[in-house]
Amino acid sequence: MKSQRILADFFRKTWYIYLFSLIFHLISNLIHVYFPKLLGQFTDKLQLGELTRGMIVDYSLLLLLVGIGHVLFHGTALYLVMYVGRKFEYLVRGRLFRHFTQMSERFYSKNGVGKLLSYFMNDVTAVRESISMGFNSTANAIMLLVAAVTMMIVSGIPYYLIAVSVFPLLLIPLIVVYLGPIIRKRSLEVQEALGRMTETAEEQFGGIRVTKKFAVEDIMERRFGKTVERIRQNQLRLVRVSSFFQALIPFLGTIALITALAFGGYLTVTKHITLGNFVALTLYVRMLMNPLQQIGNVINTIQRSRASLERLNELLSQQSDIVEPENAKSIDLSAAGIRVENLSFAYGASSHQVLKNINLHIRPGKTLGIIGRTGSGKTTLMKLLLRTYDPPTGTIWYGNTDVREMSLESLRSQVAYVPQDGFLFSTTIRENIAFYQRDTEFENVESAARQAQIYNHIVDLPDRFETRLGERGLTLSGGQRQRTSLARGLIKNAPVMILDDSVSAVDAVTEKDIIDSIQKERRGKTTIIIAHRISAIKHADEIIVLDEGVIVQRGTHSELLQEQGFYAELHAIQEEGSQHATATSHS
Ligand SMILES: Nc1ncnc2c1ncn2[C@@H]1O[C@H](COP(=O)(O)OP(=O)(O)OP(=O)(O)O)[C@@H](O)[C@H]1O
Repeated sequence: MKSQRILADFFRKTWYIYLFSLIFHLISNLIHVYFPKLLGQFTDKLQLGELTRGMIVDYSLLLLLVGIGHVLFHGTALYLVMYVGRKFEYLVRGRLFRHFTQMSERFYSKNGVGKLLSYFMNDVTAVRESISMGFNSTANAIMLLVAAVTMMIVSGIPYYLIAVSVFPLLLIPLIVVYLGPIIRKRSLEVQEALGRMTETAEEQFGGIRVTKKFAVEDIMERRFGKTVERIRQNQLRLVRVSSFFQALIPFLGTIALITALAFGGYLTVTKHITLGNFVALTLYVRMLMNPLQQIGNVINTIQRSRASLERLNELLSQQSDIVEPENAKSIDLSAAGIRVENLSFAYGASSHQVLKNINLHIRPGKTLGIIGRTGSGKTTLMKLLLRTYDPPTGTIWYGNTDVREMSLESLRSQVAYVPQDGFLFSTTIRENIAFYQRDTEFENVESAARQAQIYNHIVDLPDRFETRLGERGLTLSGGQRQRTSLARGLIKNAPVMILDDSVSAVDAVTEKDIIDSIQKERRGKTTIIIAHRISAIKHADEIIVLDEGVIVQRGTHSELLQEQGFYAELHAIQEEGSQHATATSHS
């Protein structure tokens, strides 16, 4: 069955620890069940007037030994099981993380960060509880039950009295079979609602600045309130059935105790059993009550964790839709041209075609400029070149190799992609720039910062390149972030570089400096520049204009200016804008 896979792998690695824990549990319980027996013997001797001072000391020492032995072995068994529980968390979280890093962009666009976090936190913890504390309580209770019943028989308590006193406890499995699936189903609903809440919280905290600027805190609060309310309702549904279940188990224990008292008391008065056996019987039944109550909790926990285990296994069984062939090729991209042939693409079967019949050829070392209205498919084309989404076979070629035949490592290590909203990590500026290769020479970091026109700003900061960014550090402006992210791409000095609207947030003068330095540094290396401003791409060897997924114009800057069309119109508007800006600044 699917839901046993993570556990099967785990038990294969840790079975011997469980075995040791079981052995210690067995020893601790064998010692523990001597307690009522010794007290029973003590009572009988007391009643018959055979008890001497020496015997009182002996019995006290024996009981002390029983107590110490039980605590030592029980404690060790408990420690071992807690240890494997933490090991489980460690291993599964590592496995989940590796799995997440292999998943494609399509997976992340379907699953929000909050949902993924809830797998890490809630689900892993739920399973850990059941394989550590759950195992511990079950092993302890079963062994205690067997040891106690055996000891009662050995002590000469009649079978029928044991059977009647223990009978109510045999109803537990029946209740479990009936209520277990209901608890499991409701707990799956709770886990899913928790996942949705984490997702909503993550999104709302992420967008808190927008919320505040639009002063819509009330709306967001109501929306979040609804999510929390759904959790409350689901949890109440679960609590109703699980509290009933948890209360029923000790109640059965109480019935067992009452039966032992009533029936055992009657048999003692009628001299069928000794007073010592009566004391031992009631102590045994009392001794069994706590572990049985724990079994109730454990079964509850196990039912809940089965739901989490199913979610985890389901997640881990999902495969990335981007798969490398077995004999994936490594290609040297510095000598390979890029060809796009009759490429049409839609994100899903039901969505519209984002790219239609694209044909392109970028010779090695040349620069391609791409311009077009927003939503025209520019970024999508880049995602396909990087194979973050799969293009149809035979549509994208590096040299003579289909991108789908290439090893992803070879492809992505040789392409530097700089997106518009480059994410920066909460670490130093230096580490953000040297992200691709942390141990690179400091001079390279400085040089990349100079090329991206961010150097002067960084050296003005108190800790210069060691300044921390992010949550507890400095926050950069949009343009500064963009240039830091650009430096991160430039330092890679990759054979192919893609700038996806990467200078959109900088002023026109800085943009010119950046483009000049890119032109100089990337001479002889393939570069693709996507921009909304003509000034950023006019030096390109070829420029294409995309409109609704179709290449509607192509040529050099001067060729395109000769044609009637989007490019010339845009040029006129942007020229007019910049002349107006210059005139205003002079006046
Ligand atoms: N992950 C996705 N799933 C489904 N549709 C998508 C996805 N990403 C983009 N699209 C759609 O594909 C179309 C092209 O988007 P794309 O991001 O490629 O445009 P773009 O030209 O880069 O736009 P911009 O200039 O605004 O960055 C849009 O209609 C967009 O809604």
